[in-house]
Amino acid sequence: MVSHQDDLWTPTTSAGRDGLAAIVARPERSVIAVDFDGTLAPIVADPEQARAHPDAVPALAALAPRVASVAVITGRPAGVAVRHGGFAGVPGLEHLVVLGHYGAERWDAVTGTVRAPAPHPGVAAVRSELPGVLGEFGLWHDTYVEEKGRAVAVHTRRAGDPQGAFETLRSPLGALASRHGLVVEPGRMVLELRPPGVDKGVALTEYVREVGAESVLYAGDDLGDLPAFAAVEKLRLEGVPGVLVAADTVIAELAERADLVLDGPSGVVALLAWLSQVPPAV
Ligand SMILES: O=P(O)(O)OC[C@H]1O[C@H](O[C@H]2O[C@H](CO)[C@@H](O)[C@H](O)[C@H]2O)[C@H](O)[C@@H](O)[C@@H]1O
Repeated sequence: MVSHQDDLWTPTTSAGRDGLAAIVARPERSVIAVDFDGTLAPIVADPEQARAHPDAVPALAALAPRVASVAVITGRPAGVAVRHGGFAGVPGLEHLVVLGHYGAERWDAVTGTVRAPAPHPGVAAVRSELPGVLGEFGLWHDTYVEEKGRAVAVHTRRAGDPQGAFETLRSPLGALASRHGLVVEPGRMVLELRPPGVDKGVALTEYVREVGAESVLYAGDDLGDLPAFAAVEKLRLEGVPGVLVAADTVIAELAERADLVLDGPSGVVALLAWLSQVPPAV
């Protein structure tokens, strides 16, 4: 794991070193994309209390003018990420893009508005059946249901046995989701019932193409970030160098596939701050 005290960030893979070299050589052609919860914002028990690390906005604001684009790609509704991140009205972040709901929603700092598709009808149906399903397993009081508008998330972090509750609910919530045309997105002690058809990999690939970027860095910490990792791996094969950053080691598959493994949001923020200052030709 790389300590955020380090002043030189060396990916452990040659693909990652190539990616970082490309970003450092021509930052103005790079997309820097980061997840929110667990990557920019420390994980907390109550999702409503999650906030960006205090150094996150200054680091992003210093970096954004140097690169083609900075984007936040999150499972949160875009507006919630903007609020919890404190991203609106920040000098330096005038062109920030937040892709919410795994890319289904988009907030642009330039307009200050969220673009979103019509809600999926399955979400309302799932919402009304959810108390019954959670009650059936004796987990209505032990879980926290996060109302996300276009999705519903069942959190087990505050249950007596968080992992046990997660495992117990995974299959029944999968069945409930599929009865109504939704899918279950598993995450860190959360099972989210959401519309299919978009993921962070699709969102990142489309955004890199839209910007015409020649290199990309993606940082994430959760299962929902795996499609974005796969997207960077595919972009590399197409000649777009990239760096994969795991914010921590909690999700083993993410850490194993990463070029850099950090020590949580403080490490991610330190990397972003370093990128905003590193001279070309390192
Ligand atoms: O894509 P992300 O930005 O990582 O969002 C994924 C989910 O993150 C949130 O849940 C996680 O963070 C919570 C606050 O720290 C924590 O309590 C929970 O256990 C984590 O799973 C968020 O609440 C979900 O809506 C997001 O889908």
